[in-house]
Amino acid sequence: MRKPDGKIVLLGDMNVGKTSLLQRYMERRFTDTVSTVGGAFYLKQWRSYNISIWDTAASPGPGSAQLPTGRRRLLRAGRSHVRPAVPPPPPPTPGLQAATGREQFHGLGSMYCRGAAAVILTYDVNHTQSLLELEDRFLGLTDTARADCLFAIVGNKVDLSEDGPGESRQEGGGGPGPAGSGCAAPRLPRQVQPEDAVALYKKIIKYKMLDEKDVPAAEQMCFETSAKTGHNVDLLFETLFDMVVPVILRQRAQGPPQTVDIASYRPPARTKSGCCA
Ligand SMILES: Nc1nc2c(ncn2[C@@H]2O[C@H](COP(=O)(O)OP(=O)(O)OP(=O)(O)O)[C@@H](O)[C@H]2O)c(=O)[nH]1
Ligand SMILES: [Mg+2]
Repeated sequence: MRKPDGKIVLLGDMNVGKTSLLQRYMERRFTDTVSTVGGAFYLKQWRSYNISIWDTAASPGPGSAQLPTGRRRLLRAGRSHVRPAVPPPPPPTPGLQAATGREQFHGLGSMYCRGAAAVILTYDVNHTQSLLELEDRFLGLTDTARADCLFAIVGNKVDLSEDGPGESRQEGGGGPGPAGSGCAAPRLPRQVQPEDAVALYKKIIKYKMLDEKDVPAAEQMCFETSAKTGHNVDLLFETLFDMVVPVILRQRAQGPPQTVDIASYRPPARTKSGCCA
């Protein structure tokens, strides 16, 4: 299998719809999901480039969205609903194995972000805490991403908001599963406004010590989506793919990363005198 040319990682609190967004885009459907365990990725060919898109698990934070009982039960049973496109990432280091579940997630989260060209920070527009968690718990995980990593802030589940867009046939409807069951969920007063996402984007630029004029404008990088209806899902992923291509080209121009690939590392042969050959 060809090595991916670039990596995009989805991060965000439990239940915000990371898996559903990815499934909507890659499989063109919305079905019931169970909470992700570990992580898995899809490979997307975009023009002549292979882009891996990583779905990650979020351990429940102090203010995490309440999980429906069924999802919690499945989580305890340790099932993962996303079939990994390729084997899962390397196991955590022994140090991480000894860590608590939450610490382990943080280790894994930053491992998934290593070398990422873009990170999709996902929240639920009907749940303020999920936006706050992005800054408090998830932003730090992106320290291992590329220095020129792009950030998209994505407010999902707009179909549940009172002021959200309606379902349109053009966007694919719900397909099989809960969205196609015909009974619309009651609409909720939205808790997060688009300006809140823009404010977070600006904070991220500061946190990364970047200059606003060197990065895409907030309005370009903040999206409101519905994995259920498909609203803005293609726009989100395809805008990012187009933006990631120049990052891939820059990466190629810089040459291979200056890190040791432990799997293929061979110690240098020694001469009789004990010096390296
Ligand atoms: N109405 C509505 N429900 C959604 C949407 N996206 C996801 N859901 C539902 O929200 C729940 C959580 O979705 P997931 O995609 O599993 O969320 P996740 O962020 O991957 O959750 P974890 O894997 O636990 O971190 C599921 O019941 C989905 O059917 C959406 O856009 N609209
Ligand atoms: Mg998931």
